[in-house]
Amino acid sequence: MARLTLSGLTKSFGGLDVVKAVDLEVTDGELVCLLGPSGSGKSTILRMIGGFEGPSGGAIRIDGEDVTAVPPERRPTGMVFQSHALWSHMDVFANIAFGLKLRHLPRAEIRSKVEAVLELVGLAGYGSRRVWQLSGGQQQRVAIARSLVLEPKILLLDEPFASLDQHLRERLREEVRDIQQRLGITTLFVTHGQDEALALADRIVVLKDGAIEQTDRPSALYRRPATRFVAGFIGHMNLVPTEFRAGRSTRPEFALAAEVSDGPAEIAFRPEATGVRPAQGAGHAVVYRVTDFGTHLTLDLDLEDGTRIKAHGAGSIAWSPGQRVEVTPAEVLLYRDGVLLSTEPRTAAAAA
Ligand SMILES: Nc1ncnc2c1ncn2[C@@H]1O[C@H](COP(=O)(O)OP(=O)(O)OP(=O)(O)O)[C@@H](O)[C@H]1O
Repeated sequence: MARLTLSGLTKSFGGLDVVKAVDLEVTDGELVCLLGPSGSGKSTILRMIGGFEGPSGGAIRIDGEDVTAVPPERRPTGMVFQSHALWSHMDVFANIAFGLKLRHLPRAEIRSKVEAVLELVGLAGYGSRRVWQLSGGQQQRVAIARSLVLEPKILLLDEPFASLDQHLRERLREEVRDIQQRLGITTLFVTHGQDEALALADRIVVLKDGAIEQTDRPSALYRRPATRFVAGFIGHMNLVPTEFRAGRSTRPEFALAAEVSDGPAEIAFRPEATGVRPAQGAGHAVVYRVTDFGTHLTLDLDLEDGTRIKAHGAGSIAWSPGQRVEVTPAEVLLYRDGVLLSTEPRTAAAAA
C-alpha cells in the first residue's frame, strides 16, 4: 500500500505549459482516474510519475519520499501503456518473467510469482503461448501481469484498453477493478472516457488544458460539477442561458428564483432529471427528435429562443417531432462565468 503526492507538478514543452502546477494526493489503495479531452496532459502527468518524463517544476512523493529525480527502473511504480509493447518473439512466461530475471531472483521464485500473477489476470496455463497467439484482450492482461509481477507500490495505467472493442473494454475494466481491490494497490488510470472513469474510480480528476478543473467522487462530480466544462464533460448537461433580475430568472418557461446578483447565468439540468409532458396549451418547447435507446427515450427539444435541450421521455407516450411539450427541470444548478454558483435555485411554485 502506498500514498502518492503530487505538488505543483508542472511540465513545459518549448515554453508551453502542458501540465500546470498540479496538486494531488492519492491515498493508500485508492483508484484515481485522470479524465480529460485529448491534449489535456493526462499522459504527461502519468509519464512524470513513472519517471519517463522529467517535470519542469514541482515534486512527486511516494509514501513521503521524494522520487522526482529517481530513474523509472528504480521507482516503485509499474506502468501499463495503451500499446502494450510485449516482446512477440518470447512466450507469455518469458515476457512476464523478464523484470524478475533482471532482479536476479531464483528460478523457482520467478516461476511461482509468474504463475500467481497469471492466475490473478485469468491466464493460468497460458505461460507457454506466444504473444501473437493471444487476442488483444489477453495481450493487455499479459501487459498488466508484467507490471504487477514486480509488485509496484503504485500502478499506472495509460488508456490500457483504448484499442479494444466496447464489450471487452467493459469486461477488462471490471477485472482491473477486482484485481486492484484484491491487491489494495494504489492506482492511477488515464482515460478520456467518462463512462470508464465513472465505472472504475474512487475519485476522478478532471483535467483541462493541463490544469485540474475538479477532483471528486464520481457521484459528487456528476451531481455538482464545479464548472461548466465538467458539467458538459460528465454525461450530458442542458445549459440554458438566462438573466437574473431581482432574484428571478427572466425566462418565462422556467420561472426560477435564486439569491444571486443581477446578471447573466446559465440554468443547468440533466436530461434524466427533466420532466416532459405533452402540452395542454402552447407549451414551452417543440420536439425536434426522438431517439429510442432501448433503456430510455431521449427527446431533443427546442425552446422558444432556439436553445436545444435533451430530456428523457416516458416510453408510454407516443412522442413525435413537431409536438408541443411542457418541460419541468429538476435538480437545477446555476453557472455564471463558467463556474457553479453555490445558490440553489427554487422553482416558481416553491418561490411563489
Ligand atoms: N514530447 C513532447 N513534445 C512536445 N509536446 C508534447 C510532448 N508530449 C506531449 N506534448 C504535448 O503536451 C500536451 C499534452 O499531451 P498529453 O499526451 O499529456 O495529453 P493527453 O491528455 O494524454 O492526451 P491524449 O488523450 O490524446 O493522449 C499536448 O498538447 C501534446 O501535444
